[in-house]
Amino acid sequence: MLLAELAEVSRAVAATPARLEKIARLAEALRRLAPDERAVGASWLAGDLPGGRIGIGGATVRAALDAAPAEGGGPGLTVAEVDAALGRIATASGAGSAGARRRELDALLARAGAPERWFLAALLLGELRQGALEGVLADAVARAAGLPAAEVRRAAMLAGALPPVAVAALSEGAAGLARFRLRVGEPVSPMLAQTAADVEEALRALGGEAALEWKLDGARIQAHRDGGEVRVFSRSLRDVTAAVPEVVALLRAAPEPRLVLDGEAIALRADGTPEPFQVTMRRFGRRLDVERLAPDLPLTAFFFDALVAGGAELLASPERVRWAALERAVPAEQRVPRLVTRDPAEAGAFLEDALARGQEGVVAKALDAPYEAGRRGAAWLKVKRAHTLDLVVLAAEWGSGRRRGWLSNLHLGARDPSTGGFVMLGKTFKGMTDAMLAWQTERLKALATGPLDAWQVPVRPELVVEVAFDGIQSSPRYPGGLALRFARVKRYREDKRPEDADTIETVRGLYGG
Ligand SMILES: Nc1ncnc2c1ncn2[C@@H]1O[C@H](COP(=O)(O)OP(=O)(O)OP(=O)(O)O)[C@@H](O)[C@H]1O
Repeated sequence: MLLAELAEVSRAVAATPARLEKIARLAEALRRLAPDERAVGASWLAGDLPGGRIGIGGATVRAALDAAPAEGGGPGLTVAEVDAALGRIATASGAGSAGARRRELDALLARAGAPERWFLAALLLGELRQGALEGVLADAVARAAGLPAAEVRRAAMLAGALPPVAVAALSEGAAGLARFRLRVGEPVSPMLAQTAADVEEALRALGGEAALEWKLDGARIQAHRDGGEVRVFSRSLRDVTAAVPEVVALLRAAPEPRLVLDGEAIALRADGTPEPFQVTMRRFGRRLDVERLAPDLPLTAFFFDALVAGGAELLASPERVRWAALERAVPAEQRVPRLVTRDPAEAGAFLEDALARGQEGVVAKALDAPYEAGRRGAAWLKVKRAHTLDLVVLAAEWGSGRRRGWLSNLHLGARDPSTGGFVMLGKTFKGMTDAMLAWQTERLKALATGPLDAWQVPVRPELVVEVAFDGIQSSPRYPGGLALRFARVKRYREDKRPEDADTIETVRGLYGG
């Protein structure tokens, strides 16, 4: 296939907002790729370079574009030829390799017409990549291969990428896809969570009704049972079977012979409240320690998902179906406490109760979503106790896109009584309403101590803002060595002066405590 054709498809897909048209265009392109071009073609259509970075920076790409002769062209570049050239660029090494890369790129651009140049540059600069494209492309692979889209998505999740799945689906059809199976005994990357500011926001984002579960601050476990064989894996897919004999015993005692369950193992105190994370983690240290500690520091397993149960692989099934399978697989005391609700007040009470019992917060889950292995998907939203601090605005950055013309990203500082100054702890552009943006832009412009046409405007430290955040982490980027995690504005405290703002000592106390 010619690169020009692929470039045209990519351009057309970016230009149309219509999902079905995108799918049709992409499917057609996938069908037209030669067998040996399928893997690389699918990658490029997704905006990715197979193998990742190829050792050419943005500045070099731009310089090469500027230097390229006005009209390239000639015999059309094929996808396979370009793939080979990019391969040579990626593997150039040793003395003079930068020059060799640049010459290779120049030669490519000299042969490329305008649309091909645009495509190559966008590909090399990472500008073709966009999240939404992945889903569209999976549907296009399904269309091109004549297979169910859900099967293609499931296979891509297990493969960790779409291109190998595209190759298998297009070359071998259903049999090719069937190779991407969850195998009991082999771990898959766990699904992760995004953050929501509070339960109300989480319910709204998940479409009203959702499952809320305790967020236990323990260790993630993925437990596999195949008959008498049990293996347990950590979040990073390490085999931790030897560290968790209790979990192994539970799985062996379960009525079903084939299971893959996802959950959390945690050390509990006699009163049922959790030990701190660090204490639980002692059980995952060296083997001798585990044997010594196990009797006095038992682990309790709380499962929250079933990836294989009831004789079926459930990754593509909705969360409510997986939970129902989990209910059949293990007794209630081995499942994480859970509430399905659409009522924010009920959800709030569930969060408060979890916090009161010493849990970290809750995870809200979309009932209809599949298990997105290895993804920090939007179907799981964690909500933790929000701390707040009253901080002083030290500077602000101009917004872009919808926020163009507004001072948006605030630099936040805590008071430092020892110097009379302020210590920056982070930035945030989150949590602001349009009214707040308009108001703060006017106020900050009046307080500016530097030019307003710079992207970042320093201001007199006078405005006090109440900021919510999830935690404090050490950070070499900020002068106090500390930074706020997931900071967002709650409201301006016009009733407070900068002298009333929270101090860096308070922040250090929160960090230590
Ligand atoms: N009910 C639950 N459902 C899902 N994950 C849970 C649950 N309870 C505890 N967890 C833990 O919370 C984690 C989900 O949060 P996330 O994916 O953001 O992990 P993280 O990056 O380690 O974040 P954090 O530091 O907030 O735990 C899971 O990896 C799991 O270990």
